[in-house]
Amino acid sequence: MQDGSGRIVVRGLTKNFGQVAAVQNLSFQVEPGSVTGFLGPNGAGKTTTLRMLLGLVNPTAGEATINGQPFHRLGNPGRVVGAVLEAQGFHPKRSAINHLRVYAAAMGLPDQRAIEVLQLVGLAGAGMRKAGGFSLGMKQRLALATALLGDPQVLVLDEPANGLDPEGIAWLRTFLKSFAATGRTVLISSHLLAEVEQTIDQVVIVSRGQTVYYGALDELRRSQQSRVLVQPADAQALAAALQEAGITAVTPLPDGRLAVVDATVQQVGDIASKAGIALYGVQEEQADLEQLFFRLTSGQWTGQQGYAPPGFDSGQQVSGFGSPVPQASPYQAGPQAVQFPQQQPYQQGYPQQGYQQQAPQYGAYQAPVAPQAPQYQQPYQQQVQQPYQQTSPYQAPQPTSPYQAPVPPPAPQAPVAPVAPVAPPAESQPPSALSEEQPTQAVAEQPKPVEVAPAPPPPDAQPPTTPDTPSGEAPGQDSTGEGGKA
Ligand SMILES: Nc1ncnc2c1ncn2[C@@H]1O[C@H](COP(=O)(O)OP(=O)(O)OP(=O)(O)O)[C@@H](O)[C@H]1O
Repeated sequence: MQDGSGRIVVRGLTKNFGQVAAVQNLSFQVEPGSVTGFLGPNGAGKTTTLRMLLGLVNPTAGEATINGQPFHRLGNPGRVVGAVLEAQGFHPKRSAINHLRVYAAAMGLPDQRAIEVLQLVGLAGAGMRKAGGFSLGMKQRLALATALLGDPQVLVLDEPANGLDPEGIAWLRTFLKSFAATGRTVLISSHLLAEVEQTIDQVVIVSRGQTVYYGALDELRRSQQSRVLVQPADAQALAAALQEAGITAVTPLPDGRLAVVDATVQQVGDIASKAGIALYGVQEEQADLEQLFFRLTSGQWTGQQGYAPPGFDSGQQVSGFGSPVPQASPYQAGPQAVQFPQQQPYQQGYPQQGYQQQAPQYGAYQAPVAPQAPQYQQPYQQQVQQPYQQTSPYQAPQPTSPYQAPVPPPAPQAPVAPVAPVAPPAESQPPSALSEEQPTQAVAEQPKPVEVAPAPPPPDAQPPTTPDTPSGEAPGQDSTGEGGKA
């Protein structure tokens, strides 16, 4: 029984491909009403996790649920989840509008819905063009349009900003925020924090298949305090003076400076002056979120956690501290960075504070911003702006009942209903292309979302009158769900 919450819950999710531990005991929760970034470097296990969430790969252990149910138990998945794992595989000779009509028909939706979603993503002016001639950014928009067909409660997008120009990224950001502001759930993956930093509220950071941070992005930001870097004539004397004044978070740096947390430039200057210690330079350094992300995901963070700082006087180097870190930033406590024994190392408090096992809080969520009309091309802009603002279901938040199905649900035994963009037309889907544990019949009734697969030869240029039968795997991927990404 679905709980209707729109919540995604991942618990102890693990996937091994032979010797490759792609995902290891991953746990996190994605709440409705916010945009959650699923971040990690290449090969971190993001896509594998999303594929497990969408029922395309069977977990080795653990589970992933949407509305309290695994994907294959969602009654009408296309109405619950819209997903884009890859903006590929559109029939090259089929027009964008006909592509959408095929999927709309498969989901039991009227043709009008195809027009609406084209407008939503700013492709109204390109509806008659063949998808094969689309740029990567246009394909991203078309894939998103397909995902939106069923007016889903949950949107799952794998690297959605790929191929989008800066304007497209800005548009996507606004769109996703407004979508989430209606009380829906958005989970987007990326390997670049900077790419999604302004879009997301919550963040799940994975590295080597494991969660390294899970919580509010603001919390992560706050964990990276600014600090004062000071070059004293006598570092030890200044450290002692600071300590006497109650400022204990002081870290000596390899270049002889001290890094001081929880103090202003003025405080440090005053204390030095009172103690008669000359200063040759004082500056405040702001935290760098991107750098923190790099450290978290490059695995050096785990190396630092067990760090027992040597005594300041000894100047000892710690062996086995972790791989060398770039010297560019003094934030990075590499092997040379020693700590006063009784003091708190600069970053040590972070993992305990920042890593949140419980569901994040969403109180700070901002009111929705009406999406700007896509600026994709001049013709699109003109044609899209008006209908978009009038017809978008994502403009006004509806906290009490956010999910408004745009059309009556299809008959229970409709032979289709793929999760929008990931279910290719029937003619491209062999019955074997199903998930590992679903018998053919069961999957036909509860189709699996898959990456948009390269479509087969076009049946015709007109929208089909009979819904396609979707299946679960794109060509080139094995039917056991073990296939990698195309
Ligand atoms: N079908 C497969 N067979 C074997 N190994 C696989 C398969 N699919 C994924 N992997 C491996 O699992 C690990 C995680 O891959 P995954 O594609 O989930 O990472 P990702 O975080 O999405 O990376 P990217 O950002 O590059 O898309 C990688 O080491 C990858 O090689």
